[in-house]
Amino acid sequence: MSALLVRGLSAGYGGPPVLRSIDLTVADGALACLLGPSGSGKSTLLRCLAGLLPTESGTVMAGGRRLDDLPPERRRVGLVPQDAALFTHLDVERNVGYGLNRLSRPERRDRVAELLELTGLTGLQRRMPYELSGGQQQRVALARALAPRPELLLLDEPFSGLDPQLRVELRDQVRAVLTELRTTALLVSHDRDEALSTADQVVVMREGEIRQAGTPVEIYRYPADPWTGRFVGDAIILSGVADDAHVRCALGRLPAVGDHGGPPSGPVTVLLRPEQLRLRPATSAPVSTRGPVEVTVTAVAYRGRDWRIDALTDSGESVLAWWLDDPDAADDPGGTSTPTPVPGTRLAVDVSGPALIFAPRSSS
Ligand SMILES: Nc1ncnc2c1ncn2[C@@H]1O[C@H](COP(=O)(O)OP(=O)(O)OP(=O)(O)O)[C@@H](O)[C@H]1O
Repeated sequence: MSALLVRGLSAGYGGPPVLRSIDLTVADGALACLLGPSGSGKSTLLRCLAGLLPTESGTVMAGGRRLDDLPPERRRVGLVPQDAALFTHLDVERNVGYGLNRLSRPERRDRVAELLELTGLTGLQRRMPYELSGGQQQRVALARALAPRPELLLLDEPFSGLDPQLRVELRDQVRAVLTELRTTALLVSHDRDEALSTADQVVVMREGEIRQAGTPVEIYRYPADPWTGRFVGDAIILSGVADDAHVRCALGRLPAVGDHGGPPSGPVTVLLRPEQLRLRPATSAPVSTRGPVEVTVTAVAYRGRDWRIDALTDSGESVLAWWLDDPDAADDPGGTSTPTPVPGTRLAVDVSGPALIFAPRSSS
């Protein structure tokens, strides 16, 4: 059974619809991540699902029940907002137990204790919100939203105000809690790495529409169009000419995979990921009799584990690659190690794996 089924949902704020005919299916117990630029309609979609904004058309089903004609309190949808929004006059225990007034007092106490343990908050029940760190406040908000056993949990950028390390820790904790409870959840994020590493399903939104939904691997490896490809990861976009399952472009003749079935022939847009490019000094022995394609480095940026190398092909197109950091190269300038490239260096490029090609009509 699908836990969340949205069909033809349109909604807005009185003007032209902000969401246009949204179709979305999230499997029972799965975590889907809504990823999209600012203003693409992610929060608006959450508001519709929570019942805080009426839908103009379409249906929403969760756990086999139709939600769109129910008031928010009868939907069994939990919401964790960006700023936790705890009740400032209630302590942790009362915040978490807020939606449990149908339970007897002992039942409520047990349920709150269970949630506090699950979210790592045991011992903090008497603290007031102002006595908690940002991460603890978010965990209280999560516990409060989960306490009434929602059919669907909505998380609206709950980690955005936290420092990077805490963000990763809390994200992993939330993921573990959701897996343990088998709660279907929709998480809004701006962060593509967070979406790819956390979600079972990534849903890419743009201008009120869903551009693509799929597993993180599908979305990254086979984006529906060049725009989505660039949005979910670093990408090299080139022009090319496709023929016979190959494409000829500024990086040579490459095996190609087309969008939607068979590869197109003729002029195409080519998408490669930077990790498909292997760079080496241009003076190395050529790999083919015609010699390798060469590029000229335009900028380098240190990223810790590697260097980001921006370069231009001889036809003037931009490419991007990673150069693994070699500490010996820094300690031993002029030695046997390959020095890290600097702007102006000529490098030879080998490409591994297929290029993705898109017909010119594909959204850029
Ligand atoms: N209360 C409102 N009244 C009128 N228009 C609104 C309202 N809230 C949002 N909008 C508009 O709806 C569109 C989608 O906004 P929404 O907040 O859903 O985007 P988002 O993808 O969540 O953005 P962000 O990532 O910046 O939070 C935007 O054009 C925004 O200006």
